[in-house]
Amino acid sequence: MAAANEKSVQQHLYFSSCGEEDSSDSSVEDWVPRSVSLRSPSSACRTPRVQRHRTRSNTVSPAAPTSPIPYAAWRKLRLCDSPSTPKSLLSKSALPYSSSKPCRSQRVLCRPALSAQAPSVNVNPFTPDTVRRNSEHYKRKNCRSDGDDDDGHRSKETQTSSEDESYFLPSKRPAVPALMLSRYESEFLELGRIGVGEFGAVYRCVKRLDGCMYAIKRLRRPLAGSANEQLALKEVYAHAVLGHHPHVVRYYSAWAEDDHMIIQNEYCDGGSLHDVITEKEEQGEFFQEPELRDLLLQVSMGLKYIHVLGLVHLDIKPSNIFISHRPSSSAGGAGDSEEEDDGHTSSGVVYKIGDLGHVTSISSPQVEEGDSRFLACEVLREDYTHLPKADIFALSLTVLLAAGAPPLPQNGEEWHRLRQAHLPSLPHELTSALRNLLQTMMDPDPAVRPSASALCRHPVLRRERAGKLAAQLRRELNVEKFRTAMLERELQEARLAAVSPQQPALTTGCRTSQAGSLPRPGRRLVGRKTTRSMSFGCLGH
Ligand SMILES: Nc1ncnc2c1ncn2[C@@H]1O[C@H](COP(=O)(O)OP(=O)(O)OP(=O)(O)O)[C@@H](O)[C@H]1O
Ligand SMILES: [Mg+2]
Repeated sequence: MAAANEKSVQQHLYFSSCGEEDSSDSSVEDWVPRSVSLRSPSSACRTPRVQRHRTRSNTVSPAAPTSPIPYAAWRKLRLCDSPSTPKSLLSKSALPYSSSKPCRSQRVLCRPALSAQAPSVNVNPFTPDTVRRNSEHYKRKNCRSDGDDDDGHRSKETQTSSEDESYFLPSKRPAVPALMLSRYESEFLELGRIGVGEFGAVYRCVKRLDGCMYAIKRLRRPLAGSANEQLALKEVYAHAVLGHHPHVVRYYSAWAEDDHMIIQNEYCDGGSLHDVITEKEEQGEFFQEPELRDLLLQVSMGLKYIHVLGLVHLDIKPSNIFISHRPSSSAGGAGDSEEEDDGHTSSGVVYKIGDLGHVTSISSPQVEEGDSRFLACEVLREDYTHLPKADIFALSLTVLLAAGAPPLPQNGEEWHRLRQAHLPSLPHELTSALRNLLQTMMDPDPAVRPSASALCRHPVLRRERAGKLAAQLRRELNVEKFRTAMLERELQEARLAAVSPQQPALTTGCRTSQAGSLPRPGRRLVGRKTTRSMSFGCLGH
């Protein structure tokens, strides 16, 4: 019986290799290279000289570009951590809130169609969404029990509490069945394809063990012995070296499977900037100037981090900038200077640089041109003396697209005009300050373009953020001042009470007020007969 079950699970889990799960995926899951490549519309572009993206395999030396990790070591390369559990996953889990005690199988998430066969997925109780969901549930429950004395209702609450607890209880079943499956299949549950690139596809997956969502990039081309192996490795090398930054897509793990490369990255729930621009365009909307400044600042921070580590991205464009609507779990420790942030933005949108397939080192570049629409002229001329400024050039065009610029040319006269820093026409005029900044970022002389570091400090971009920061600090200062004043007042009361313990008003006051707590409104505890003199007025107000 057990053997039969195991067999059925195995049979199901081999579906992916057989291309049976999703017919729309079969073209991507067919790991044999195809003459007609599958690409997103945004990436369907040729450089003025060659087809873009990893086609110039011969020019790439087998030497590791950013970190000398041998092939064997790369197979073992694995850095695990847990981001957050997405709400969508939880809502899809369809865990029933029945009044009956949930059975054990209800404590784990399964895609309904797979639940009978596939290995289960755990729910991570510590991720923000799960905690929020549970606390909301508890709040609702408390509200109901506060205002409703109905016995029947109460008995229902008692029953559901066991369900609530079950969310926090670890599942007693084995986290991952010990089946000899491919790592991808045994460790991840594939929820859907979220993107198709030139060399592979990206899938939204939940890791069965930690219950968190990841973006898994599967590169189609065979690796062993091929020149493309080095190109694929380039992305892994870059990710591994770049570590954690709130504005760079986080890397967790990479491994080889069936002669193919799989990269496990942070899942960005807002998709790509390209998706958002397209959606807005369809509704006749564009990014407003504050949003553009925010975008420019955030991506500049990511670029600064990459550049400081001696690397360049070389494929900055909207489809390689991802959006997260939750703060990065890797935010801590990233800010090393006053202009860095922690990934928590006032807009609630965090932009992250992804797709590191073109990353190379500044000092010994092995340049593989990115998308020609975003390519700086000097890179086309093979002048690599100011490589980081090529990223700055591409970033300016990226922001202009978000501002509503028409699609960029791949070559021709208009292509050259842009490289002469002629800005494209925009549906809404930008302020001259931002306009000038974007123009400088496109200067034909790369040396004139601001560095990512300079952009992070630029007053045009910092102004708004500095204003918000000042307001926030002022608010916090007010609270602290108020709290200090309250403590001083209570200290004063305590002193007075010690001096004349017989005074009933003061002793009562001391007994009833706790340190740091607020007095009853309208009641003065000290100096009731004197004119009020204490002021909590704050600077700036
Ligand atoms: N971490 C992620 N979170 C969310 N979506 C992602 C993530 N990574 C990739 N995607 C989606 O998959 C698409 C392709 O990913 P990526 O750019 O990494 O692959 P690629 O093969 O280099 O593609 P291209 O050739 O178009 O640059 C993205 O445009 C995006 O829509
Ligand atoms: Mg890409």
